[in-house]
Amino acid sequence: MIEFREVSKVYGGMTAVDRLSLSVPRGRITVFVGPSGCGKTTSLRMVNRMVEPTSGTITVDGRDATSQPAPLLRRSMGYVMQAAGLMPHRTVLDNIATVPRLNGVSRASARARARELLDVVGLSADLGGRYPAQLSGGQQQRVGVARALAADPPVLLMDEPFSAVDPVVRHELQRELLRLQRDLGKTIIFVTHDIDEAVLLGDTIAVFAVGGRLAQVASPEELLRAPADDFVSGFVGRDRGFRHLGFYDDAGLIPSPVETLAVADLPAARVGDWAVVVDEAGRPIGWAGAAFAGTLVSGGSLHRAGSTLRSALDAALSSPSGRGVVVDDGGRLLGTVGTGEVIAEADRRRAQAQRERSSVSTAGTMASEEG
Ligand SMILES: Nc1ncnc2c1ncn2[C@@H]1O[C@H](COP(=O)(O)OP(=O)(O)OP(=O)(O)O)[C@@H](O)[C@H]1O
Repeated sequence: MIEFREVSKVYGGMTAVDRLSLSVPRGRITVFVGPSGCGKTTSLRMVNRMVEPTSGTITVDGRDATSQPAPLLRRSMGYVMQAAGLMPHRTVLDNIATVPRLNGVSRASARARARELLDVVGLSADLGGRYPAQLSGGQQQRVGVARALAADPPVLLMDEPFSAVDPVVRHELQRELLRLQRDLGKTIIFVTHDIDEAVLLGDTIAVFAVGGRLAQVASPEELLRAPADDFVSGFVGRDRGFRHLGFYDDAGLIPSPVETLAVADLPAARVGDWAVVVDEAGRPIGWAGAAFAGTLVSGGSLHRAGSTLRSALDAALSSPSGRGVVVDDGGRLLGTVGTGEVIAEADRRRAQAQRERSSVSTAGTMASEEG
């Protein structure tokens, strides 16, 4: 959908973006990630010509971005920035309606569409008449997203849109964006300096290095498994091996039965080693241990069956008994898993993935030899 070809931007002798060549696929989220000052924002802004490249070309849907007037190009793409960038003297509805109004849509229909969009981004209709300063940071960001979606553009450019809100709201906004994207299928370029955000949101991740150099383009899974160089492996972080477990589901992990204890029986109970204390619905609420007669020992994180090996390992490591508690979708106890079983399953899956990759590359070699 968007193609950078040998694109550079030089400011007075300083290279902000260095011969960037990159394809941004249609209908997917491509994340630009990297440390501060490495040219992510500049690269993003060259797409809608808020910044003009010094050299190279950018095509959008096959058309050279310079072939149409910059203001028109800009209006054809949604743009969301840090701290939302809302106009303070306009109401929420009028902020959202801005681009449709510029495109000639009547005030009444632009506002009607704006009202629908409030709902799409999870805001209640009565916020429409407020001014940006009367909203929380998270609400302002949602309005920013609604405004970018108002003209239904195929492309969304998002520049650190969630970096000004606290971590809890940020996580909510990230989840919301993924939910929206499942319905909308926009072509999104998302800039962040947070590798966890990149891994969560990106279908493809482009890692930028200092000097505006593109260091690697890969899927999140590949980036954590096989960073291209020392810079990338340093940037993706030391616990990348652990985070990589987030890409394996727990299909091969069988929870073992565990002794249980009803919460009412806890005071008088004699527990052999460890037992899971459950409520009337069979949901775990903690542990009873031989060394902690009559008291409820708080449990670790719970592993929901069907989620990832990362969550299973975390449940086992954070459990006072060393056994991770596995629950079903309703939060009811299914059994437990130990760290050893999770690691063994991770090893098995890694070996399997390696075999699959090597058979794909062998098939590729054979095909090219035959060809
Ligand atoms: N208008 C400008 N004039 C001069 N230099 C600029 C201009 N805009 C950006 N730069 C420089 O270009 C380099 C890349 O900036 P850019 O904003 O693209 O980086 P970034 O990766 O988005 O950083 P951050 O994560 O801090 O936003 C920086 O060294 C910056 O100082």
